[in-house]
Amino acid sequence: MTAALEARGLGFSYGDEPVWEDVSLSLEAGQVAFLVGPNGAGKSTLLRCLAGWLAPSAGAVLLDGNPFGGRRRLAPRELVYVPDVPAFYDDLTAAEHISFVLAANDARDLGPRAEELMGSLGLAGHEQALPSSYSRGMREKLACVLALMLSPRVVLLDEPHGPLDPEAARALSGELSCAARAGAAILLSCHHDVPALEPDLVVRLEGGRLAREGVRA
Ligand SMILES: Nc1ncnc2c1ncn2[C@@H]1O[C@H](COP(=O)(O)OP(=O)(O)OP(=O)(O)O)[C@@H](O)[C@H]1O
Repeated sequence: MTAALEARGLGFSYGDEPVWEDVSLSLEAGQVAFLVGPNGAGKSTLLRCLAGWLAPSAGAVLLDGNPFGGRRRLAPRELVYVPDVPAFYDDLTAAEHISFVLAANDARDLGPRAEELMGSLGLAGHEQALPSSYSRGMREKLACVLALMLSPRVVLLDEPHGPLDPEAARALSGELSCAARAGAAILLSCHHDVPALEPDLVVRLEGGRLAREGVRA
């Protein structure tokens, strides 16, 4: 089966300083993978490379078997990425962010799904506020709504559970499980156990290398 997301022999350096080398990873549709490793191991850097935000110094990223780099425009719903610090427009409300992203992805029919996600992640009633007035956890939730409402095929998230309260963390896990059952390949970084989400695979980045840890008990 062709992998939904594949990294082949990736390397990355900031200047002359390599962060990691020879990173290979393969994720099929419907699989959930956790990316773990100590602070500074390069998890965010790897997610940025997989998302096309940074160009790797070696290797290739493939989506559904097709080479992907920052210069190739993604097809709607091909891949979404929730970075460690999600950014928003200063002068658009949460509802306007949703409308804008749906329109940009030619997915206006997914408005009800966005509304459902706002409810399940605890943002119902906050649609007309500016994300700049949100708490950190609320901004993380909105970023997850904007990503998941598109029913994407590949989902990359940088420590999405970190700023969430336990109830919201379980709700996010439920939505991620639901996305995986619908066929999404999901890679998320984490430091601690993630509530209510069982990964199919755990990969550890440490000492400049990525190793498969297997499935958590
Ligand atoms: N813009 C940058 N310029 C230079 N070095 C950077 C830059 N961003 C990150 N680094 C370095 O790259 C290494 C990996 O950082 P990265 O943020 O990817 O790690 P991480 O595993 O996500 O860490 P954490 O668990 O703390 O979030 C670190 O040594 C960091 O100092």
